[in-house]
Amino acid sequence: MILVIDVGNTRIKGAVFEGAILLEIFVFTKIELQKNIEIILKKFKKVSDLVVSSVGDVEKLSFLAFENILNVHFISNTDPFPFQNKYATPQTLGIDRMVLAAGATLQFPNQNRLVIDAGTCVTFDFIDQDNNYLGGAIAPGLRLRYESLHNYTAKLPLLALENPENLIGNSTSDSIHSGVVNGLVYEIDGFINEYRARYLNFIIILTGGDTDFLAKRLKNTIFANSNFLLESLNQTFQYKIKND
Ligand SMILES: Nc1ncnc2c1ncn2[C@@H]1O[C@H](COP(=O)(O)OP(=O)(O)OP(=O)(O)O)[C@@H](O)[C@H]1O
Ligand SMILES: CC(C)(CO)[C@@H](O)C(=O)NCCC(=O)O
Ligand SMILES: [K+]
Repeated sequence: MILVIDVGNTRIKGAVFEGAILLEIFVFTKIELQKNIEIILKKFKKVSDLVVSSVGDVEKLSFLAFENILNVHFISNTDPFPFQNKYATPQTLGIDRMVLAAGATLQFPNQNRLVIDAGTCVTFDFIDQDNNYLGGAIAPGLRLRYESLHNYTAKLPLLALENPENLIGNSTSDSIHSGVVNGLVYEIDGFINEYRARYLNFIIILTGGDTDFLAKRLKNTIFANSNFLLESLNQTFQYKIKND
């Protein structure tokens, strides 16, 4: 049994796997990290390995503290991955994007794949049918868009995510919701259309904290799976064991 942990920029997500079966998911913050790991280990006594992928600023020591009871593994870009990395700066590529690309490559063999992770940032990652990781895009996520409108202006309020009533926002809050939500939806659909102009066929996987909110608003057909990163982390680790 293994515990995988994804340290994002906003939240930390953990999942316990027995083989390929996801048993339970946990979401917590940096401050609650060690306490939450202890709670998980108390509940799942058969956990033998802890697998961490982090793009956040959590100390490695917080995980190494469990080394006396678990095998602790940090996924890094020096691990084996099931794709050829064509990024011009592979040493700066986010480990979450590499893990997503690994999951897409292993779960959807022999086809072009586009992974969209709608989290703190919205990332696009494209892996072609010959398993070349080509790169993609990094843009601000939904919450970040609301926050930056507020933080970098004098007059705009900080709003919570809401479905825009209208395309033509007729109040300040309607205008912000339309700009943020409709803006991101058109952006994602627009990106997908541009990829389509270059690649005839590809599958699209949508994941991240805003998966469910966005999935019902996108025009294109997608696989929506908010657990895709956690599942991919499990698969990346299994791949590492087999290929190290
Ligand atoms: N409880 C919550 N706290 C923060 N964001 C949330 C919450 N519930 C849903 N969200 C949405 O999830 C998005 C953040 O996604 P997520 O939690 O996947 O980010 P993350 O933990 O920073 O991961 P990553 O860095 O991999 O993107 C925000 O845009 C927000 O709208
Ligand atoms: C883009 C984020 C913040 C998304 O979590 C992360 O993947 C990251 O820090 N990436 C480093 C830059 C890059 O991927 O090229
Ligand atoms: K992300």
